[in-house]
Amino acid sequence: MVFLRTYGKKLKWLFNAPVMILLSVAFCFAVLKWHGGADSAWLNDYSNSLGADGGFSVSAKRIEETPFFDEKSNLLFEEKSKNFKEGNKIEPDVAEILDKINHLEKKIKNLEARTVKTYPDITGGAGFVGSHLVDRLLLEGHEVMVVDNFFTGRKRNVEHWIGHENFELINHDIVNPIFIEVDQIYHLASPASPPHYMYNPVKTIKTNTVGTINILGLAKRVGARVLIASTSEVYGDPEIHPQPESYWGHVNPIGPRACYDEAKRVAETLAYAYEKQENIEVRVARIFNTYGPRMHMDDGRVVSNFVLQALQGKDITVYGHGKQTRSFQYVTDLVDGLIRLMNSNHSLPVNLGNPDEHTIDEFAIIINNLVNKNSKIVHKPAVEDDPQKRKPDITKAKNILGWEPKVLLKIGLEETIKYFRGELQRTKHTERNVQKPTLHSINEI
Ligand SMILES: O=c1ccn([C@@H]2O[C@H](COP(=O)(O)OP(=O)(O)O[C@H]3OC[C@@H](O)[C@H](O)[C@H]3O)[C@@H](O)[C@H]2O)c(=O)[nH]1
Repeated sequence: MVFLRTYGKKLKWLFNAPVMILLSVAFCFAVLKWHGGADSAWLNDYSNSLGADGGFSVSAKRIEETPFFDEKSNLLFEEKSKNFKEGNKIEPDVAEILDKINHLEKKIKNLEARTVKTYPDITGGAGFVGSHLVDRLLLEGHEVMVVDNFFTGRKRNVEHWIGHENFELINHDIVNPIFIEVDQIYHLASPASPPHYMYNPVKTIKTNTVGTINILGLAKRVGARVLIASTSEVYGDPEIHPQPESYWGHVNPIGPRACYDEAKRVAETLAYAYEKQENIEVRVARIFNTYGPRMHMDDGRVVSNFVLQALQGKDITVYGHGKQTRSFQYVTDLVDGLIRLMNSNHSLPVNLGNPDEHTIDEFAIIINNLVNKNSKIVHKPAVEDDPQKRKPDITKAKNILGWEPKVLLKIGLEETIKYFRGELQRTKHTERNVQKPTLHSINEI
């Protein structure tokens, strides 16, 4: 108290406003300086604890120290390059660098040449065309998923892949939705032979309409690209010859073939509706008559019928006058076209077929001669609405896909004859195998 009374008045100046402000600022400055020091120390400890590359300052220091940035090394390198460019003797370490560059360049070329791995689904992959597509894609290193209900497809067509790590086989009817993860869908599921698709027309329509909606829905969910296997039958009994993709067709909507022709036309329509509305990437292949190994013994199409009849010395049955024409492509050519189309940027329909056109009469003679059995060629009543002429215009496939068929009819037929000869041997003593389980199954649906 005595102290306050004695010095109180003298110390009063300490509490006026400007002095208080000055003192506060000085105090804050001192506190901040003390904290800053502590933080830097902590940061330094942290960078050191991370190791050499942990803090930017540490990395930057290392870069500066590296010989690559060293002025002396740079000069040495420049001198060596100059010597090399001027054709002087190459130093051993420069030769080593050049070797490494060469090696890397080769590696880059190999990588560029390698196909990008895809995860395709093939509906109908156990069928005639589907199974050949499976072979090609698996051999190219893709991871293939086959979805098939085995109505016309057979496990035997793909059994050589069972157990392979890149192959999966699912027994499923696409009339019901399916939930799988794929990035490309080759939608081939449908009976294709006229006797097969006419056997249960409602099922044929369902597969190509409801089934196609399910596949396009799957594509929408997983963002996959879809290739629709359409057909030359969308042109019906054509009035234009050969048939370009721009031709709208001549189809009887209530005839016996309509279940297939019209259903495939709807499948195309669906594809473009999904493309427009849902941004799905679609490809449409209009497939012309195709033949080759793995056609079903009971397929009923002209190639398998004629070959089997000729091999067994039976009459070769030509339906109608035999002047109707077809153009036949070998299955491996088709598979090549399908893969090219899938991986192209073209979303409009493309014809895939061989323009090598023959009358059915000529065709019977060719097969009879190749089999070397002198079967009799007989004419049977014509089938209703049988298209009279068919030959693809493949200008578009040539220009856009760089594709055209390579396998000559004679070579392809020889392979097919060899296959059916083997099948006849295999089924000779097994009556069970020559029954028609496929058609019974179709009828039960
Ligand atoms: O034993 C037979 C079988 C068929 N034929 C005739 O051979 C011609 C071809 O008949 P196919 O049954 O092989 O095939 P189609 O051309 O009628 O239909 C085919 O068209 C293209 C594809 O989309 C399909 O695979 C299929 O529908 C037809 O004129 C047919 O009447 C015979 O003369 N004898």
